[in-house]
Amino acid sequence: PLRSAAVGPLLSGSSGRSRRDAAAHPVPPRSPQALCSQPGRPKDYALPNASWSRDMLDLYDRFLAMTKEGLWKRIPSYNNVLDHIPGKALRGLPSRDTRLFLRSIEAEGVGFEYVMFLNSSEKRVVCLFQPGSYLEGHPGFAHGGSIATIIDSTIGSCAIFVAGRVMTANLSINYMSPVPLGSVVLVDSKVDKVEGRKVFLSCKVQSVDGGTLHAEATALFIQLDATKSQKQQASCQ
Ligand SMILES: CCCCCCCC(=O)SCCNC(=O)CCNC(=O)[C@H](O)C(C)(C)COP(=O)(O)OP(=O)(O)OC[C@H]1O[C@@H](n2cnc3c(N)ncnc32)[C@H](O)[C@@H]1OP(=O)(O)O
Repeated sequence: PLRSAAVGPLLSGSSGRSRRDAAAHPVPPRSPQALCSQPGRPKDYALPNASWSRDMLDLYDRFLAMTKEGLWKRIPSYNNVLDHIPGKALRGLPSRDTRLFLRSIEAEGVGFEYVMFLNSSEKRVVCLFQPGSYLEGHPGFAHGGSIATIIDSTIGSCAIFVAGRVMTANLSINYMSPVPLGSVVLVDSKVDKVEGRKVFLSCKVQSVDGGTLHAEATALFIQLDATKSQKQQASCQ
């Protein structure tokens, strides 16, 4: 089971989804370009779409209900990293025609379908992840690199929450059980300790029913040194 009692109940119980539930989450417009082309209004991808499975929608509903209690907050998700990270963390960086890796596949359902929720008091981020068919590694299962990517991003969001501008210095993953394409897993990350610029985190990837531990990870993120990071930016331009 996951670490928090607040999430525990999510892993049991029926995932039955009624037509009424489906109506509560109308599928967003199919023309992301139309939304993206409006200045100041990027498309938020962390919202239900027609590719989300019953398990994904059911879990989303349950987390959304917890946001109303104030413990959890849904993290919006855009296709450009500059829109992704709130606040001042990336302010001043030049805008480029780049895309966040996880949002680089435009078609719904074939790449990374995910939504993250932040629990700020627990310094914890949980990601509901449904890997699509273009993420295949071993036939029928998600590529280990795609699992690493979703872990890095979930754990990274947690690190950004506590330390602002950070980069992954170390990510160590044990893969225990393959993740079937199209299934839904919970990527549950938390901050273990902060020592100066170093943020240590850990993460578990579990099936929705909590019965399968797919992967475990630990990570070290380093808060960027302002003087050094200016040099890094310059060298990237
Ligand atoms: C949705 C959005 C989420 C996105 C999340 C995605 C995150 C990413 O993928 S980032 C991309 C992958 N990461 C990278 O490319 C990083 C490459 N590495 C670097 O740029 C640098 O090594 C960097 C920035 C991590 C650290 O460099 P720098 O700021 O110079 O730190 P430095 O002064 O050397 O070290 C600081 C401390 O950390 C320790 N440290 C640094 N790296 C490591 C490491 N790999 N392992 C253990 N300790 C380390 C140092 O020993 C030092 O410790 P102490 O203060 O006790 O002496």
